[in-house]
Amino acid sequence: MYRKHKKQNEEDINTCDCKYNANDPESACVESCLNVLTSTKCTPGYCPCSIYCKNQRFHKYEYTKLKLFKTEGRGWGVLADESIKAGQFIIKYCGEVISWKEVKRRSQAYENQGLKDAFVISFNGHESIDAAKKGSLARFINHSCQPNCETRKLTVLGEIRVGIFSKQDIPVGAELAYDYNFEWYDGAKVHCLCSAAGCSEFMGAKSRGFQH
Ligand SMILES: C[S@@+](CC[C@H](N)C(=O)[O-])C[C@H]1O[C@@H](n2cnc3c(N)ncnc32)[C@H](O)[C@@H]1O
Repeated sequence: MYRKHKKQNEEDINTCDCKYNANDPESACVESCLNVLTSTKCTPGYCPCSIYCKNQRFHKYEYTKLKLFKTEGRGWGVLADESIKAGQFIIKYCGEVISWKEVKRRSQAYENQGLKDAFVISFNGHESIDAAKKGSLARFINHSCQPNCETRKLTVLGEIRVGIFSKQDIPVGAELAYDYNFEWYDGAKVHCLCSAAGCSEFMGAKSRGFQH
């Protein structure tokens, strides 16, 4: 069972004080925006930059172009299908929001079903996102011990969400990867095949609840 979106109260909406400059349309809600600085997405209809706001890509599903490909030994993986700038929002990690209790129950059920891939990402002390059955392309992004991407928590319409962001400039055709450490439930059982220098051998070996 997963929960529905909470309805955001109007008084809880954080409005920035950016001003849209018609001579520089690319500057609407970028680095200096109060909401960007506090990892909060501007709420449609409440941003002073209205349709020009650059801080609403998350809930408008404006994702970076990506491509699925078959890796050797790591199942499916995801490639950049356009060049990506450092710090760019790439894609939302979508799935079912479930409690830790449910994570434990499902992990056992998935193991019994022989499902070895881990799709559960933890985003606060008591809830996680399970993308095993449904989700965006983000669910196919593999782990690397020397990643070019990272997960970031954001406040979107009053709720915590998880997005994948680039850590560096990424050229077209490069595989996207982030470090599963601290995020994945039960990942320590899987040998890492990321082939990065200094690879830690197991995925998520340091994560909460993991045991060697
Ligand atoms: C979120 S899924 C990623 C998509 C997955 N490759 C697929 O085909 O569905 C996570 C799973 O991918 C595999 N995987 C991801 N990164 C890996 C790595 N560095 N080494 C080995 N397997 C990896 C593991 O089976 C892991 O449980």
